[in-house]
Amino acid sequence: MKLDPFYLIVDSASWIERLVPLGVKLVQLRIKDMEEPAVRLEVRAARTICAKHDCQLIVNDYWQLAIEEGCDFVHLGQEDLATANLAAIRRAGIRLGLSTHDNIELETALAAAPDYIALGPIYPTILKAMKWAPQGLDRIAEWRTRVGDLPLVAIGGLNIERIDGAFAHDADSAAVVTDITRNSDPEARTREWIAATARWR
Ligand SMILES: Cc1ncc(COP(=O)(O)OP(=O)(O)O)c(N)n1
Ligand SMILES: Cc1ncsc1CCOP(=O)(O)O
Ligand SMILES: [Mg+2]
Repeated sequence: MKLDPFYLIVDSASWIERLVPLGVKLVQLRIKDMEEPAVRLEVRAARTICAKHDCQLIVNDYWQLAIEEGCDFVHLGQEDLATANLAAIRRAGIRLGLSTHDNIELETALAAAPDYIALGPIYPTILKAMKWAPQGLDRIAEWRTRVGDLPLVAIGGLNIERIDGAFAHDADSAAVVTDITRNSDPEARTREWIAATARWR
């Protein structure tokens, strides 16, 4: 499986409606602090937009909802993984991405046979408080030797200026939140990301 090198992460279907039509091919819906019925509506809306624009949708955290709504990709962290029913996810034919932040988490993740591994935070992030120090670029190369051909996603503090470093250290895809959603012109920044990742596509 090949992931698009530009992995956009947003927290609403309205962001997806704004940015996916610009040519985004891989997007994660990462919703926090919302009641499940409302999340379900967001997932449905996101699915419709992504289907129309041939964009791969990844649902963060809400694996049961992803099964019920017929989504085909979920992303889980290690805490999510501890409570998720992996067999049910697999039975539903859903692909799985997993977060890793250290060696033990990588071993746990690999044992779950995911469809990709994410490593973060590569650089400091302002999105959420994290107990891990920034991993740095060399850690991406180290992860590459550990994951083999499994797609590897770099995440955390990435911006246009930093993505070539991530790819040069063998990431397959660069995930981003704030460099786009907190930009003064998110649409223009999205176009810049699409162009800047073109040679890795
Ligand atoms: C691509 C990608 N990588 C890492 C994460 C983080 O997942 P998790 O550790 O479960 O934390 P939350 O995002 O759920 O707060 C991610 N969502 N996507
Ligand atoms: C959810 C998550 N997991 C590791 S870093 C991160 C945040 C990424 O956001 P940003 O691209 O704004 O640093
Ligand atoms: Mg999670």
